[in-house]
Amino acid sequence: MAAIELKDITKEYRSDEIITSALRNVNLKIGSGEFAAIMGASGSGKTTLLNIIGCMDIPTSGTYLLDNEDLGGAKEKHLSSIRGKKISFVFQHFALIDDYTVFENVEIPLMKQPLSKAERKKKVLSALKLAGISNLAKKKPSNISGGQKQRAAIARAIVCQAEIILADEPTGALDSKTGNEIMRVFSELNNMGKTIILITHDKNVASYAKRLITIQDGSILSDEAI
Ligand SMILES: Nc1ncnc2c1ncn2[C@@H]1O[C@H](COP(=O)(O)OP(=O)(O)OP(=O)(O)O)[C@@H](O)[C@H]1O
Repeated sequence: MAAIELKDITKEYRSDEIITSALRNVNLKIGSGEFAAIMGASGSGKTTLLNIIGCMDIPTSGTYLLDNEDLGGAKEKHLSSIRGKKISFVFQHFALIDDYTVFENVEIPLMKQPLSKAERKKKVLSALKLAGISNLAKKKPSNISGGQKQRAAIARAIVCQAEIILADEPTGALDSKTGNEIMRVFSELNNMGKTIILITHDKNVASYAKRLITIQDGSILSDEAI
């Protein structure tokens, strides 16, 4: 089943008199449990595509079906609940709150849910374990390494049991050894059944995926199993 289906999606940004076509007639299906990398030159439309898939942005035209639900015209409240439940994000610069401990950062997505403190704790500890940072729960982000920060961001992304994880340049701020460690975490999550879609400029990073989608000038240039 295609968890994600984009039909003839276009995205235009308008500012003053200038219209930028960020995506042009994109057709794409990504099934449940896939691991896809998106590559393409700067400005080719990768982030726009990921943001539309992640319900962070809406297309100018075309149809987006998520688990067969047409999201055209969906209200922000509904899109926001999808972001909490079905889809979560990992960002290049981690987006952790410095004043919170790692535990508290990972707990954030659970605060919207009707869970007891004990239930939240159980879920956070399980996510930290999966991300390989059980020992860092009490640390603040300023006292851990970049790779550990990204593991904390991954723990935060999986704590709600979202099935789809989207990552925009998740290794972009890391050295290559640490980047490889992070990619192994994504591979493990994919082996557990998570759908992973990530943007990268790095062919080595993309090689962890099982499908490579290349974008050029807002269109899909190639889409192949790797
Ligand atoms: N909010 C915006 N307003 C106007 N134009 C935008 C906006 N966001 C993106 N664009 C334009 O849309 C096009 C696609 O941008 P996008 O960020 O999706 O590309 P990208 O492939 O992710 O680039 P990079 O690799 O540099 O992050 C670019 O021409 C960009 O300048």
